[in-house]
Amino acid sequence: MTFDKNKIPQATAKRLPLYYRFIANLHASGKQRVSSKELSDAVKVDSATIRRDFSYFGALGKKGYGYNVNYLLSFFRQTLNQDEIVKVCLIGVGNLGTAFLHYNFLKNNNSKIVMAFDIDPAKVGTTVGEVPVYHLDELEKKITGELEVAILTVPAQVAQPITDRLVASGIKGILNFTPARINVPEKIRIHHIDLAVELQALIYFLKHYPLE
Ligand SMILES: NC(=O)c1ccc[n+]([C@@H]2O[C@H](COP(=O)([O-])OP(=O)(O)OC[C@H]3O[C@@H](n4cnc5c(N)ncnc54)[C@H](O)[C@@H]3O)[C@@H](O)[C@H]2O)c1
Repeated sequence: MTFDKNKIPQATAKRLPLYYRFIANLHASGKQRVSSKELSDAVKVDSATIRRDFSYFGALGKKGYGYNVNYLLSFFRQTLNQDEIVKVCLIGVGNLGTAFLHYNFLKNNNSKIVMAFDIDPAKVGTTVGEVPVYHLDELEKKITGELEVAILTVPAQVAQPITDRLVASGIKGILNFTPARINVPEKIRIHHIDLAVELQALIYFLKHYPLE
């Protein structure tokens, strides 16, 4: 199973977890093969895109046969490091942060929030959804080499200084839910998830590109 990770386009790479979830369910239900049409209906990606995506990782479906579920599953496991749990920390145990701690990405996923930080005395020292909440003052002490990913759910105005501290502590990737546009050094990957922007985009598309 050889492929060049660098050759997979980012748009394809982003769809991998989606494919993985569906293939893992198929495997669990004992299915041996799947067609691009079935995949397409389940994950809502058109079958031409699926065929192109799969061609990047050498999974060439045969006409009338489809794709081998076992092959795909082991490919996705390996590529997404599903056998290794990635530890994540979360900063800001408010409305959004609390919801994430309860959810904790465990179902069909390879990541787990292992610690959280806040400054509210009512929250520090508690556990939320089994995750311990520490004071932000302890950030540098608690974040050790094996923690490389952080989720940011603090008020926008404190996002930048907290990010600077996360970067200085060795965090390599940040999922930013605050509306703040944060600056990070080039070697740090930051993904912004702005729900207000997503909602506006959806409404815009509904209005200007109706599906029927
Ligand atoms: N709630 C939502 O549905 C929602 C949706 C989209 C985006 N957001 C964004 O996510 C962020 C959090 O939203 P929320 O609704 O959970 O807010 P919230 O006020 O409920 O929670 C913020 C938490 O951050 C903590 N905090 C404040 N300053 C801190 C600091 N310096 N260090 C560590 N913790 C600190 C607070 O004590 C609180 O627990 C905001 O930036 C908000 O704009 C929220």
